[in-house]
Amino acid sequence: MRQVVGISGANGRPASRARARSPGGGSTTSALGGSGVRQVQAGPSQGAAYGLPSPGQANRAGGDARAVSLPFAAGAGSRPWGQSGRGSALASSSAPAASEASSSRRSRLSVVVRKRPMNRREVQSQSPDVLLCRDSAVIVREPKLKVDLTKYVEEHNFLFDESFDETVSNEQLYRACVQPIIDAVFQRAKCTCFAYGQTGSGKTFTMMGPPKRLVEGLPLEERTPGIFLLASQDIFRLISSKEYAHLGVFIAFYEIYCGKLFDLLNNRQLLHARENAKQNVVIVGLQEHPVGNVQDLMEVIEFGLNSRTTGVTGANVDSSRSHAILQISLKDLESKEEHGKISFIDLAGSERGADTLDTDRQTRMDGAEINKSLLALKECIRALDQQLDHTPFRGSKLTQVLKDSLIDPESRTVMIANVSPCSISVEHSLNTLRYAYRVKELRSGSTKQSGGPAPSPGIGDPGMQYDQGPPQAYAQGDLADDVSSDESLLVDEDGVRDYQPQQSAPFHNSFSAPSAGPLDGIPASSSYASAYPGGGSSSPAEWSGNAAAAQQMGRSALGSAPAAAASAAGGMPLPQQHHQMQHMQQPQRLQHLQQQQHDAMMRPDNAPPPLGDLGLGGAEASQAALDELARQHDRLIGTILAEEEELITSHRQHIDMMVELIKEEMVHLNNVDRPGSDVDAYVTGLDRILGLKAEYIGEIRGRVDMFKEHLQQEDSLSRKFQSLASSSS
Ligand SMILES: Nc1ncnc2c1ncn2[C@@H]1O[C@H](COP(=O)(O)OP(=O)(O)OP(=O)(O)O)[C@@H](O)[C@H]1O
Repeated sequence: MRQVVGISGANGRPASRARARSPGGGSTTSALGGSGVRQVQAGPSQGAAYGLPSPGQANRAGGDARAVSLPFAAGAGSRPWGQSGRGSALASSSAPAASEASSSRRSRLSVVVRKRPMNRREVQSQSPDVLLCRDSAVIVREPKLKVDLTKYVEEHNFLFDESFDETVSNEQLYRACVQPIIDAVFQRAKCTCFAYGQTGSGKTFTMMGPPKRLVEGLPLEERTPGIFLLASQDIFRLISSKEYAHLGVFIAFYEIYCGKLFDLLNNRQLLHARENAKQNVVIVGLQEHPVGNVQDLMEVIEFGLNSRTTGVTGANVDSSRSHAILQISLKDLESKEEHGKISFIDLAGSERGADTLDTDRQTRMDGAEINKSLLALKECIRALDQQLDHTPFRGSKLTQVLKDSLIDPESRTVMIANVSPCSISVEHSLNTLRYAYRVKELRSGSTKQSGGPAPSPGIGDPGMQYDQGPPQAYAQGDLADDVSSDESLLVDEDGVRDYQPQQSAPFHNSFSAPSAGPLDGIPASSSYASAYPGGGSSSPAEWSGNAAAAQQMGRSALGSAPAAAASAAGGMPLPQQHHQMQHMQQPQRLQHLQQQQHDAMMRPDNAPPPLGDLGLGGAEASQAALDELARQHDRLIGTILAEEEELITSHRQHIDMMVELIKEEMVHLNNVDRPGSDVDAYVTGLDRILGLKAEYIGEIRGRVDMFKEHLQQEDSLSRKFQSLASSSS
């Protein structure tokens, strides 16, 4: 079994010394428990350390001073967690941001974006920085080429709860969006903080700070702390107070790779998640270690990270193919009862969905599993936030183990989407942003308007204005609700408004794949651009003539990211939905279809829609066929993963039972050798034992045959998909 990677970011990427020395954090006010209004001042520009100007500073009114709105925390006068007056709070910097923040407050979920600085390699390659973070807005300027090789820029605009540019330190990020959830943990909440993004986008830096080799030898105060350290400092600061003297800190660290759990603090022991009678998920065998101070805690984390790295070296896989979960629990020292808990999750690299096209089965299975888990995570967040009756926790190991944290009525979740700034990574960055946006948009209290409220002049560049084009964008997850509204289907599928730089020509509205991201997103060409006027519709000719683009748009689990769409296939459109589709532009029809497929994902019993019934032809038909194959593949991978686990368990049981039978045989043999032995008893006994052996072997043989058959099916399905994908491109 191949093992996984690490948060440790042992990726050998160059990092500037100047950055490493940057203390990363200007003056920050407040400690946990503070209240009222805070402002976080930007620290020394890390971007400058990379020899780059700081766009954040250049564009932001007031130079390097920046008001950071705290996604969860209440503004003055309101209570961040709805429970007590304790809690951190920052003021929103603008009215729309305030309204967005207030929608965040209603929600238990906060989604923020963090952009890392350009690295030396990117600077040397002279590839431009294409990403701009401004308060809650993220603007991506994607360089594109027309068929006639004319260059143009396609702009994608997203609104999140907050975005942090390359000038923002770990400490500022922490104070703004993670500290409040640490605070909540002390108020008995179970919280989760996800770091998500492409390999090399800064997840490890955010969680752990710069790589060890860069900070070794530096005095402590000059090291840039990561979120783990900052959180543990706050945890131990609070726990030393009288109020929490009865609590202790316990830490567990494990990872999920290909649907299996490994204990990073116990020699990579294989763990099993089981539901107990109360339907709580228990990770059987997971070791929790008591820690007494910050240093102990960091040492235990370091140990776990090394264990991950060892796994990597030994098995030659990289960290971005696993999810790593660091769990810090507060427990009553006497009763051992859990008081609160925070789980930090370093999610698998967002680009890994594309692994599902790999020729190696194990890699395909990793990719499919990652897709599945990220899709399930999104669905669970959606179901919980919208208080739906059913939350599909069993959709993946990731959601299964996070069940108790996500389901907790006081739970709070922060998702940090890490993105690389460089044009080289633009497609991956867009996928990350789309996934994060989808998570954000799914939550209750989100407006169905594109990308939330239109930004105030304070948010946009003075030289830019938001495009008034489409009257409304629709939130993908709300399609079913909105299906009767034609208007809602006319907008950019990012669910965000595009805005037009006044000076920039030609202007291209973007038409992006539907529910993108690693699951639903598109790895190679993430958005489908067309220079259509009016901002609302694309050119059908241009669209339908480009089978490759169409394929990219919808390629799913097998094919890559858009697993959501593809893997979700199943479920015919309702009659009125079908009717609605006739009036849509081609890409919208396809996206509409994909959305339906996506929505049907959690209804695996649904039969796939017969392609003919959908009235599809040409590119659409082959896309739908690809989607259907991908959906089948996803299911098959799920079956294979479950069967593999069952087979291994059965094999162990088989050996145990055989050992018991052999012992019995020995007893019979010993008895029959004695003078005056009962030969009838011997024969009867032997007959029974042989019968049982045959039965046990038959049972395990059946499992092995079935498993082999499914592996073969997976192989041929994958080949079929690849040949169909290449013939339609
Ligand atoms: N905000 C930042 N400021 C300065 N350097 C950064 C920042 N974010 C990332 N880096 C640097 O960029 C490089 C890549 O970051 P990092 O290793 O954290 O990425 P990652 O997403 O964790 O990658 P992987 O998934 O491969 O572990 C590292 O050298 C890191 O120190």
